[in-house]
Amino acid sequence: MAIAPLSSSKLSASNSKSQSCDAVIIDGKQVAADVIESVKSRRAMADIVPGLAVILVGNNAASSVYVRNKSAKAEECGFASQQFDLPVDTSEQEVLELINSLNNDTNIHGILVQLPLPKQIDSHQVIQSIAPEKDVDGFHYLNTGKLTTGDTNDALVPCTPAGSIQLIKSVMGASELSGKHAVVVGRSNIVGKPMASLLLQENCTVTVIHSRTNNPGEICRQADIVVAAVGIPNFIKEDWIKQGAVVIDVGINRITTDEGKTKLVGDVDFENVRSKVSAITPVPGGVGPMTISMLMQNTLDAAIRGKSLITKES
Ligand SMILES: Nc1nc2c(c(=O)[nH]1)N[C@@H](CN(C=O)c1ccc(C(=O)N[C@@H](CCC(=O)O)C(=O)O)cc1)CN2
Repeated sequence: MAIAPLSSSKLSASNSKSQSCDAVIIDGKQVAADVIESVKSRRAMADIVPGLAVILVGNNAASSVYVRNKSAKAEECGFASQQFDLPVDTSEQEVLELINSLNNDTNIHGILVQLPLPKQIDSHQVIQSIAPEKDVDGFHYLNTGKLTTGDTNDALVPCTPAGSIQLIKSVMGASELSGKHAVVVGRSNIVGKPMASLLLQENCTVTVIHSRTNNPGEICRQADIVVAAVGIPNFIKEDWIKQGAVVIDVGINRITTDEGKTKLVGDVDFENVRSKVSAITPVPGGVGPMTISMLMQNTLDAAIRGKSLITKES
């Protein structure tokens, strides 16, 4: 798999079907590994042990794997990780009490609650109860507000959109990004909305399309950059994509093949779209691995900020 900066001529190619590009398949695993190496060396230089608390409620199989991977990656980075596995019938009050105690624990710099939560728990209440400076998922109002207003110096930015921007930057320089038309497909609080804010900050012209958008294909076809985050397997077809576009696929959908096997696919019809684009992320191995790397980066940033606050106060 190649990771290479693209020339602007490739990215501004016209919407002609006859043109075919040799698409760069963006290697998310490699970019994610580079982020981890940087986290490890910054942590060693700062001489701190960031504390990460990961809360899992219930036994959703995919969530259990993600949480295990987060804890393992934290240990690999030299963090102290604490994992809280709570039974599926845990009440909202019990989760709030645990978060309250972690908010007051000076050894903990990052707290995250794995989503989705069981239906008796209001995820909104839970997320807003996390101290904003420890909200390493970047979902608290204070962090989303900072991101939306462009005050990102000390904001914690949601991991998947932050990772997606990094992947875009692995094939496009900042000056190339500026002025591009980016279309975000999906308007979730976790991906679509923060993604739009990050792209705006890169001086893109941003359109968010969603389930109620009229003529979504027509809008998507105008995009230089497409970020797909709808959660519908192979939703984005070849005729929605402009020749030479950069396509970031955030979808992680488990489907059963005709042979009865389970397979992971994205929101983009990868096999048919890849011949048309200048760069595209695969699923698996694209955005997914970036999510955990950016979480480690956020946790380290939170710990470094926490340490400098303590130093200033003392
Ligand atoms: N509190 C949070 N909950 C959830 C988040 C989040 O950022 N914070 N995001 C997703 C799940 N997620 C992390 O939590 C996550 C998803 C996917 C991957 C990943 O590495 N995917 C691999 C494939 C792995 C597989 O086989 O399932 C890939 O795409 O290559 C990492 C993290 C929802 N919940």
